[in-house]
Amino acid sequence: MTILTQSTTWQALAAHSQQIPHMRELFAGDPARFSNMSLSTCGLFLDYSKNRATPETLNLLLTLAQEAKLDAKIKAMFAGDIINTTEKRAVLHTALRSTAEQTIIAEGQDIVPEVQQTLNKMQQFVTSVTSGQWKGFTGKAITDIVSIGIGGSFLGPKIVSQALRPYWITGLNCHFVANVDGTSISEKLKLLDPETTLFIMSSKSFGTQETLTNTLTAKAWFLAKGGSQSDVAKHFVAVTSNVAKATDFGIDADNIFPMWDWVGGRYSLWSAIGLPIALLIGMDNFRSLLKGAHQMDTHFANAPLAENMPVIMGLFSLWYGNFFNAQSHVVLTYDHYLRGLPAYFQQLDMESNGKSVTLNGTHVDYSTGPVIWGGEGTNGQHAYHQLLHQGTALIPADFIMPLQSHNPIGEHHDQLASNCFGQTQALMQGRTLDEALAELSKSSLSDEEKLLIAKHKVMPGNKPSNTLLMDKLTPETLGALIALYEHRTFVQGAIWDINSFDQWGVELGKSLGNDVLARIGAEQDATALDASSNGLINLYRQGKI
Ligand SMILES: O=P(O)(O)OC[C@H]1O[C@](O)(CO)[C@@H](O)[C@@H]1O
Repeated sequence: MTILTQSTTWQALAAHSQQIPHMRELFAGDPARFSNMSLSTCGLFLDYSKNRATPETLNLLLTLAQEAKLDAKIKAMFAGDIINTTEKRAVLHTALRSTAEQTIIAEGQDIVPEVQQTLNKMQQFVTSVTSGQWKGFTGKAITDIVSIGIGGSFLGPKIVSQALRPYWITGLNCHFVANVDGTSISEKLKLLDPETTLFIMSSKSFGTQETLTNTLTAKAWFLAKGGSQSDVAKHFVAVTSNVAKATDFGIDADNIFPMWDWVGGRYSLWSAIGLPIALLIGMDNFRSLLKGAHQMDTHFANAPLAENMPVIMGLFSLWYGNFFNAQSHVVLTYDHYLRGLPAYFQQLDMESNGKSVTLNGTHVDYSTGPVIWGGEGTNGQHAYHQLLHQGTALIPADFIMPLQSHNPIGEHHDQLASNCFGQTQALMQGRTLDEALAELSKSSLSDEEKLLIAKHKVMPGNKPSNTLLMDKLTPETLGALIALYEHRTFVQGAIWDINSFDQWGVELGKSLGNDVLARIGAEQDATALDASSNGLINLYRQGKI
């Protein structure tokens, strides 16, 4: 057994998990439950009262956090300690949204001036492109941006741009290419004019196959459509920590925006990786996004654990995963602009906490990161919510909704809100057999049939959910919301004693993919692998089955 599962607090939580009354009873017994179990900070309001929890639950979970030295671990992250131990790196995405007055040391150097310089470089670039001062090779202004990157160098910019659609003030269009599937870039290029298109190649390592291949394809297209080698500088910029590789590739040194080892890919939208966002919403709005995230950082670093929003959310997620065998967690956004957030949180959490050894290499004997999934309300209500309500798996849910819509038409938003709140209510209270029978009392069915149908209508309820509200979706509230989930992920990783900041699993996939590519191209023996891999490669080489 690990130290964590041996601890008396862990054992107490396990025993306590069996003794919690149904949430219906908890609400009936405490009229102040909503005010006692809600929290407001950084423009966000969290209602966590619809959780399987009593005051004792929270006390025990907070004790677990204290025993895991969560406080000290939070301080270590903000201080730039090497907490990504397997890659020997500090974890300082929080420095990207710090104020210019702060001093943050990484590897002996204050990194704030460099962060500010990069923001200023972004500002100049955004002004130059959006004002039309930046010209393409035929003297025309840029109209379209194509962001090429994958993973953390893609999803953040894409989802945040989508979420902040009401703030697109610059008149530019932006397209995202991530997948190495040639269809993806081909379909984009069909829409574009090389004279007015600017490519942003985003790759921290500048070594990611998909991004390199897509950029080469874009460059070949540009050259084939009339651009010359010397025009490339007017149409290609890069964001990377590998300046040497980018210049070797042909990107003009002036057009390279820096990245740093102390920023993980999935935490990088706040850096120059966020350039596509800034080009769409303008630099003032981009700075507001950073400001919202900084406010959440300040809250996370300073609020007592019991009043700390990321801590509360992280503890409840752990509660269900470790003590109720919940294998997944659903994120339901009741706002069309936020429809991409579940995918973003999926990448954030699953790449961070999909680990099975502790920092010292011991195999864990408890579940770590759950499967994160979700979608947009109300669409999911007519599909997978059925399983949330009556399936056999326990799936804790986060409901996220702005109180005010950017598109307040008629009764739409009232209906959206009533669906959101109605779902959390239904999950919590369920429907008893007596209630189902009462609903059927006036039907013409026989008593036997009524009983049978009623059994199918029973919903156990007691299904946990958090509800997160904000006044309106703005760059600032979105920044706070994303930072909230970053820190929630951190909280769980800290208690599980895992490294939330490496990703060796995906690295293996990358290197084996390269190896297979060499075998497909017959540069290496294609019969040396396992029978299945050999067979698949051979079929691929034949081009038919
Ligand atoms: O920015 P890069 O170096 O191209 O990497 C892209 C992505 O690949 C990963 O390393 C894993 O696939 C992510 O963590 C990262 O965001």
